[in-house]
Amino acid sequence: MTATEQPASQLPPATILGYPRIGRRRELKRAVEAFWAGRLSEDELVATAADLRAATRARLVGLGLTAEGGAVPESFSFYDQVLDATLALGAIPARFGEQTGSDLATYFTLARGDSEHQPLEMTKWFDTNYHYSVPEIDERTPFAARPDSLVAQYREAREQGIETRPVLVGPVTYLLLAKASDDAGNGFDPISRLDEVTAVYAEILRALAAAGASWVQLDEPALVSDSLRVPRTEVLTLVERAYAALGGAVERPRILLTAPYGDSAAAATRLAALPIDAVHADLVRGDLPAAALADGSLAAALADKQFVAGVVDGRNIWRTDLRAAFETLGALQAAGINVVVGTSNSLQHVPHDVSDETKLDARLKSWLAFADQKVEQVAVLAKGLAGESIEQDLAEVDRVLADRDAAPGVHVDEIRARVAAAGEPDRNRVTEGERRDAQRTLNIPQLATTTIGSFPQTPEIRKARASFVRGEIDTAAYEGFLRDEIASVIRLQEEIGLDVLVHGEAERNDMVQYFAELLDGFAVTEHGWVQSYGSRATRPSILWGDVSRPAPMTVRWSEYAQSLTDKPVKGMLTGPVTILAWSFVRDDQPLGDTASQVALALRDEIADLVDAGIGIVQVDEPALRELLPLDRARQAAYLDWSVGSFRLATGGAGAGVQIHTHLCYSEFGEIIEAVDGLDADVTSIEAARSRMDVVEPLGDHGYSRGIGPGVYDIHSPRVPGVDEQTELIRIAAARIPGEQLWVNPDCGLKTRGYDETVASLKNLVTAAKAVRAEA
Ligand code: MET
Ligand SMILES: [Zn+2]
Repeated sequence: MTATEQPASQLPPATILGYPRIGRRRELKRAVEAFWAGRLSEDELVATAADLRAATRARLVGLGLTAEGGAVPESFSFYDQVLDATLALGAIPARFGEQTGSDLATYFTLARGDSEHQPLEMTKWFDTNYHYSVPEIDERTPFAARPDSLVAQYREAREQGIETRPVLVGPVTYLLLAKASDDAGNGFDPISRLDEVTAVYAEILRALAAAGASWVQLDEPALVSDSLRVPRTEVLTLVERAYAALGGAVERPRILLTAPYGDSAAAATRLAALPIDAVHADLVRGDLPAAALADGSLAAALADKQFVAGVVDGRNIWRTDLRAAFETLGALQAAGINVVVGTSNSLQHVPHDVSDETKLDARLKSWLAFADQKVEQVAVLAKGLAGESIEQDLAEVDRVLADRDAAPGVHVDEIRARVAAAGEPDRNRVTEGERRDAQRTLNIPQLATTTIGSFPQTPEIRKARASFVRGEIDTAAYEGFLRDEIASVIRLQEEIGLDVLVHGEAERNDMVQYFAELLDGFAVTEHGWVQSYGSRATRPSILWGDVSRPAPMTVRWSEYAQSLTDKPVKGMLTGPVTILAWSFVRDDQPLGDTASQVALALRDEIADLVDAGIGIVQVDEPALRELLPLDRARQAAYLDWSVGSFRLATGGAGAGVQIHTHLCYSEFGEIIEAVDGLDADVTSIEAARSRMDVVEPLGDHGYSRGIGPGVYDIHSPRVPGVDEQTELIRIAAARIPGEQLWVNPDCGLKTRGYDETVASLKNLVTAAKAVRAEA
């Protein structure tokens, strides 16, 4: 059956779960930031957004999605999709009081706060580097359907001649990602309000149906996660309860339920039985249950439904192996399943269009697929399923993949031989006790004070870097500037009285990209921006080949900094897991193999730092927790390779070299074993906002290494006073012996200004001295 022969109510044969919202040239970022700065009126912002949405829809149709029947998702957001749901549910936390401005003004007040209100907290969305605004719910949070903007966007599309599919975070995921507000009673869990929230979703669906929408998409990634407050089996029960109610609603569009970001195999048969119209599964990260597929029971359960097969990877930028995907799809179709071709998840996590890249090596470029190319791939596969010949497309991808596999730099024998030869001894340093003894010569005091690495990235630093990149100043001038910057940061830290100094990281545009630009095997893009949160986007590097280090990367900066002071200066590196987490990584070999290559490059860097007289090296792994698989069954293997790669990077350091690591998040209890496994001599972590919550699990665990729970929250310009920091240090000192306890901020200072940084660090040093004196 081809697209035109499908009954009108069927979802067309190709779709995607969502598309980047930021615009090919980050138009939305520019408009939104101009609006915040008062340079653009609300009407102008609204008009820019409408233009962007119209361009997106037209483009998606141009790339092969059907204009009718809800194939095009309506997945725009001004800031964040979870915040959109908060507004659609009318769930404004009471602490924001009566909001009298426009809906858009309220929206941004929740997102960003104002002079009287802290913004909603932001946290990572599943295992991605995207951050959402955390809903705050209590017993009294009002819920009332506010479908206006969903309806308006649907209508706007219709006027354009395109029948889109409104997209909303589903009720179960919404409540499981929410936190109890400060007003909530003890033990309150937002999920306890599921039935009320579901009723409001039903009203939203009614409004969409009344506007004529034939489909709606409800995203329930909670179905794939073992990292939520409730076990996965219970998530499924909650989903069944909510969708029994939604499915039973009389006036509603057809419902597509999605389960992106992981494996929903265990839930598949029960999801298939829900009284809804289409179910999605992520077939890149997950599977379908083999037995139920083989014995026909899955197909039977899906009999009255469409199944959106997420075979095109929405998390990565490589061209899909179309032949393999086509085989998967064909098998599903042969099993009697009504298949729609889709993506594993929303394409919001990939950049817009490969053809915007003018500087990438042409051969590398031919291996890549950004969002637009992925839409084309989905459309081609759908044609194939409908019986058209796509052999040419399949052959073309075969050729590209073979070319990639054989290209110089993709497999480098020496690098592979070195990884293969790295054994357990290379991952093990001498015992903790021996190291402690050897490191006494560093003369580190009790409650030693230090920072996490970066100092403020001032407008002058950014300007100098931009001038250098544009070729307006030469290397000598730029490097002279950086040396002056380092000298002033060292002087400042001596004045403040910190014990272990840093060089300040002025030379780094970004803690991953800096290394990506200096290592072989990486490429950087011009326009490969991906939304990180709100108006912020990052441009991940592409790790395409075997990784090696052609030359030292940080040594001269650290060496210069150390030459200016008698105090120890920490060398500063980004760890293998974080380098992988914040890049687009090759998908043709296990992540662990790639991590080992990065680790060996870092290992050489550490050796060179030590040769240059650096006695302390910090290897940052802030993404260690982020990459932890959502699926518990896959966590052990992850921890094995991630911890192993850190140990391979640091395992060559002699006993007298003090290895630090830094992880910035506070839900630390769940991976404490892994942190212990890193075998770093000192670990700094974020703790100020949670008021040292982490200290207790550490105490219980009998943690014996150095630990620096942050006493200064660097996420806002507020200067924490001496008393406040003293209090936090005391809480830590009550559980952790003085020689183990370090005193430091939560994270790097690059986003802060100098005034607040100096004041805060002076208070930190005063506070540490005060608690030292109490001992
Ligand atoms: C996100 S963790 C940042 C660590 C880095 N060394 C810095 O200080 O900025
Ligand atoms: Zn950090």
